[in-house]
Amino acid sequence: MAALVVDPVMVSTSGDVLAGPSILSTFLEELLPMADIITPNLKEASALLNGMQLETVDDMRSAARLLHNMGPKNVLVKGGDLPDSSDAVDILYNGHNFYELRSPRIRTRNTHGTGCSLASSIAAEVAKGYPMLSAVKVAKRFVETALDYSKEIDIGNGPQGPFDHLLRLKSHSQACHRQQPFDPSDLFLYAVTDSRMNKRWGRSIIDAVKAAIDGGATIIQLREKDAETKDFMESAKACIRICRLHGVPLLINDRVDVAIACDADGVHVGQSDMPARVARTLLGPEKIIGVSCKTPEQAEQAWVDGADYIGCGGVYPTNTKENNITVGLNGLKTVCMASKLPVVAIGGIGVSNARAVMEIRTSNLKGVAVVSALFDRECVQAETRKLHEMLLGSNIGST
Ligand SMILES: Cc1ncc(COP(=O)(O)OP(=O)(O)O)c(N)n1
Ligand SMILES: Cc1ncsc1CCOP(=O)(O)O
Repeated sequence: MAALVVDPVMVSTSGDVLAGPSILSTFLEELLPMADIITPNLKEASALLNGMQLETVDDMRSAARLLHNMGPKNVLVKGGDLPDSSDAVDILYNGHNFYELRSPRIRTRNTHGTGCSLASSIAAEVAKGYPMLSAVKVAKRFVETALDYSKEIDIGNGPQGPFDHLLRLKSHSQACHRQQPFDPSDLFLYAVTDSRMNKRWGRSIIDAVKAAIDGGATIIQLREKDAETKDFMESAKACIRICRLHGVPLLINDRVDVAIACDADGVHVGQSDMPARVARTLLGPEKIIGVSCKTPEQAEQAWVDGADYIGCGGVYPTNTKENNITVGLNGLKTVCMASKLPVVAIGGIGVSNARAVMEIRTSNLKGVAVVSALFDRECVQAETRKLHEMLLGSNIGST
């Protein structure tokens, strides 16, 4: 698949004007309408929009919408220069949804070439067949990792130094092990694997995870109730490699030991598993911890214990978990309203009822966690894609 990625290199991050007004009409009339994505920084977005002031994230969203009206399929407004922001915030807009992509700001003078590298990396990911959102996430992670890796390099006397594209070759393990802070929007479409279902359909856990990611899953949990520890660890390590390549976090169900041994992104624990407080002590502050909660009291305790999110359910009856008492939409709403943590709904959820779940419209309900509607099916990728599109279409919880 080919992609036209246009980085409108007009004003560098250091403020140098690289292309004057004479080229503006060519950008506006010829390049933008053909582009799959354009990736302006704030100054370039402003130049393309007749000098529009861009000082806040809301301004960036307005700019993305206006630029989208000029023809490109996607717009990524890069907010690296945004004043008063401790994070680096970029806004991706595809004409339907806004995605606010945040990452910690890396303080370094070695930023020369980051915009071109981001654009090239997006083009490479799209050429590999990945959807635009995944391509942008992976490209951002690559650039952030390279920036962090090369922040101490001391070359040249100019205001900007170069950053080091070769980090993957030089420090493969460092590149693969960098932990991103937890982003609650990752709970949007939470794919939870099931070893019995994979066996029934004759697929490996690795193929199941790949298919779910290709279909748009935004976070993965390995819930392998029957697996031997050694086999579980081997598959988990392979799945983690795949997830890292796509910028998708991978959590392990119940088994804090396996999560630590494999350097997974975190764990999901239930009320009868290792308490989240103990898991936090073992895993440290960076890893993601989710806790199953059916009541406001449990949600409060999860927050006190240092969890990052809660999984609430079963919302609807399910055959996937035995003797699981359902809480219904009312129970889900009650827990969401009480919870100080982001919530993902679970239990009997699929394409036919996910919209009803998200329509309870509490701001901390961030998505749905799904087992059988994705994995007890012949084509995991198609089912995941259907649910992803349905959730995006319902336009709830996607920003
Ligand atoms: C996201 C999410 N929410 C809830 C659960 C259920 O976890 P638990 O209560 O530990 O039950 P088992 O999954 O272990 O049967 C979950 N796994 N994920
Ligand atoms: C693990 C779990 N916890 C509460 S309900 C449930 C099962 C969810 O599976 P499904 O999506 O197939 O209903």
